[in-house]
Amino acid sequence: MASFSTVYEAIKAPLVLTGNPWTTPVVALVILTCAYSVSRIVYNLFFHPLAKFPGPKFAAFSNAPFSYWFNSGRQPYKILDLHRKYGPVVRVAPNELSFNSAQSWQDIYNYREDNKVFMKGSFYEGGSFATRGYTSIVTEPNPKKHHEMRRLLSHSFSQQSLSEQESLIAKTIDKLVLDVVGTRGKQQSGFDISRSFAMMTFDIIGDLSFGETFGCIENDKFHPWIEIILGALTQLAVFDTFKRFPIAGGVVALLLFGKIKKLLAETWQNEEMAIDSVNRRIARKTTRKDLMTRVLEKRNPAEVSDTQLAAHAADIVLAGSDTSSTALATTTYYLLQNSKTMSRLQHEIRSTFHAYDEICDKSTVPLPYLKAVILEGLRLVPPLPLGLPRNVWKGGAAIGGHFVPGGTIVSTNPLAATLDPANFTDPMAFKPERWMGQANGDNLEAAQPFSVGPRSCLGKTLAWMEMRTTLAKIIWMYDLELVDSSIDWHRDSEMRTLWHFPKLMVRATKRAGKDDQNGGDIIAGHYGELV
Ligand code: HEM
Repeated sequence: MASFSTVYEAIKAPLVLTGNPWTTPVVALVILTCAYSVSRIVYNLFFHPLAKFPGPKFAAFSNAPFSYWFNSGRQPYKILDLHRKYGPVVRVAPNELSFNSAQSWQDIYNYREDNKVFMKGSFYEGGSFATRGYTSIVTEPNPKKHHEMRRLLSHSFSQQSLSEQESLIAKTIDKLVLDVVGTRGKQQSGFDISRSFAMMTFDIIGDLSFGETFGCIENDKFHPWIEIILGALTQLAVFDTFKRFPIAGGVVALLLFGKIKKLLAETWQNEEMAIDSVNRRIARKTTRKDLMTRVLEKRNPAEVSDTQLAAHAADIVLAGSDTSSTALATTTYYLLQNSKTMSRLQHEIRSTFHAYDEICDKSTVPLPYLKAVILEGLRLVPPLPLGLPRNVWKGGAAIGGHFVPGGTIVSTNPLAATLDPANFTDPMAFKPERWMGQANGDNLEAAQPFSVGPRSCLGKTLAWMEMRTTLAKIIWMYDLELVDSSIDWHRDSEMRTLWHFPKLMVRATKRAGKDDQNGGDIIAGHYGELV
């Protein structure tokens, strides 16, 4: 085997010829770097505490594959492939394990012994308001502080509080259903209903959190605030790569200094707008019921500042918009590709309601097929496609039947859990019946689109309200048709922190007898104003 001195002489020879006085330190540095790299590779592959876990060899000794997958836009599918190949636990990076079993959801995200829970880690650092020294309900890592935040905000998300907010929510849903679908759906070329769902959910959550709608539906345009915040979010894969490769990341950050400075300036400006909106909402003495109503009643301003409320509001807007619209778009796509399922849902909705006005949160709760259809949409495309990382505490813990050492970063990958044949039979098929007692061989607990435990979705009830009532209203009122049936939702979608879908162009025809000329049984109140 070559000794250190042989290697040293071999590298030095060409440099000596140049008479360069730096020869010795340069050669020594090259040798030391190579030796360090080789020893890291050997350690990661054979001696690392995670060495026993299966996975691709390259991913076991380098973060490069993980970063490549994350930046490629197809990361959830890659992780799914890995789970299909290696089983329910895969080493996806030197210090990271991905799981995809029902048990792993509980073990990673729920309370464990002594009411302890794995903490969110560095992945959540640097979110909005971080440069001002604030965390939010979404980003706060400390379980005690998070508990306090969640306790305060939960008042706004209770069933009773949401019932009080329903008229505000319904107003925006009706604008989409009656105005946008009703007019633009008539066009021969159709319209992108997925984009309209996104505009609707942004308008709803802006209205509830900031006290002002973003006016996306009215202007048929995303508000600049949304474009900036979504733009920053899509860069998450790049920032994650910087963290994994700090030296190379530092160099790239220097090269991209101008771009990063612009992004930071835009983020700062967005935060200012959030603060201004929240301040205006606080100053307004109003009986209006929105997400701020209960929070303002319950908070102690000495403990929870106005800026802290703005930090929460900004992250709630992010958490509560793209997710619900993804679920609506996915469910609509699969309904339009599966005529039998669509017919059954149409029958359930159209035979239950005699007038559009009857459709609301409460009246849609008892519809079993509607619920099953939405659950199946959430299974096929979990709206948050990332495996949400948690840090295993010192001393280690069992996850999905495997002992995992302390300090490991773990996650359950939502898409790899729901599309793996190990958990669902015929996983790529749209079968709402599996949620209605016909789960032949399906492990329904493996689908947890809202996550579980103390950091699970706070807006779940609101999301269900939006999803049920929007779908029921559209299907009650229109027959929909897919303009371009060649799109494939999974093949053509990318994950850029959130989903990027192909255009979902649809035509909508008002059902016979369900317009103002024929029958007039649509709505007593607001229809006239909108059309
Ligand atoms: C179908 C729609 C939705 C899905 C699938 C969904 C999914 C999720 C998931 C998986 C998490 C956990 C995130 C993590 O661990 O980092 C989460 C957290 C959260 N979601 Fe949702 N969400 C949806 C809609 C909403 C809506 C409409 C709102 C509010 C308006 C909302 C507000 C939140 C908040 C505040 C958190 C942070 C909770 C905490 O850490 O205590 N979500 N959501």
